[in-house]
Amino acid sequence: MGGQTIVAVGQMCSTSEMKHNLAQAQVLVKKAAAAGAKALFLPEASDYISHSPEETISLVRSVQESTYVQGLQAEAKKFNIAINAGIHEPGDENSGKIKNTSIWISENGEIIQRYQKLHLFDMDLKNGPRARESDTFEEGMSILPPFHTPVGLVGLLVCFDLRFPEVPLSLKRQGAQIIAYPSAFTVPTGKAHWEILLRARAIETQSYVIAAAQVGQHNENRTTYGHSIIISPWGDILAELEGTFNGPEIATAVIDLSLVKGIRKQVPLRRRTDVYPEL
Ligand SMILES: O=C(O)CNC(=O)[C@H](CS)NC(=O)CCC(=O)C(=O)O
Repeated sequence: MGGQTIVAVGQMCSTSEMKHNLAQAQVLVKKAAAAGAKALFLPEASDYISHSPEETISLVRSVQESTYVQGLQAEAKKFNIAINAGIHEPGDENSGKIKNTSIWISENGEIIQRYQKLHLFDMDLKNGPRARESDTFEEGMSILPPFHTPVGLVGLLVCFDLRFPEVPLSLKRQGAQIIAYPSAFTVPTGKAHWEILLRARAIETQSYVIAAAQVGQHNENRTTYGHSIIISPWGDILAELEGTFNGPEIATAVIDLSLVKGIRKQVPLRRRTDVYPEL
């Protein structure tokens, strides 16, 4: 714990072929380990991005039965690297829906944390893409408290969650030093909002923000923005990937937890909870 460590964000283009997606993730793990990273962050829905809601539901497996998740666990253990990944999980009984989950796999290959996306992405953009995530997914009901990892205290969120500052502020209050947003952003909303929102989340929480993203054309009706990014607690962009897919790629940055401490000390953000409620 503590000191300086290297982290990697991995960018990939998942399809409905889970085997193909695991192969991409394996390339990313190898690259991250070679770069000396202690943790690799993979995008939302890294296990698969399908053609339709029906296919998304039909492909879902429990983590015990997912060959993708099993494969990631084996890689984590083999390369002694922690992995955060966005995946799909079966929903609660009778919900008829599935979960949009972010898991933390320890460097021993064990799934030690699981977070279910709180905010679902429903959008109907004029002349743009439409999304009805809530038709297929059930929403999470709780904030996962930050937990210790070899790179610091991590808080897990997912993609569209990044539009809601309340949650990372709560995670910061609970001690988080790093906030992870595995994502699969649309191109138009990515162009308009991706970088500015993520930098704002880093600046206002005085935490590292790590957002691994899906990129490129997944199928005939799905393209994502890419631009996986690592941002410092001061808001600097430490590493960023492209918006086009040329094979699985990583970007790395040094996490220096003394910087988190230093910035919080130099610029104390004392909230006026006497005037407005603590969220
Ligand atoms: O569908 C899956 O299998 C995985 N889930 C996603 O890709 C989700 C829901 S469609 N994407 C987002 O939340 C993008 C948010 C976004 O683009 C924004 O906030 O502007």
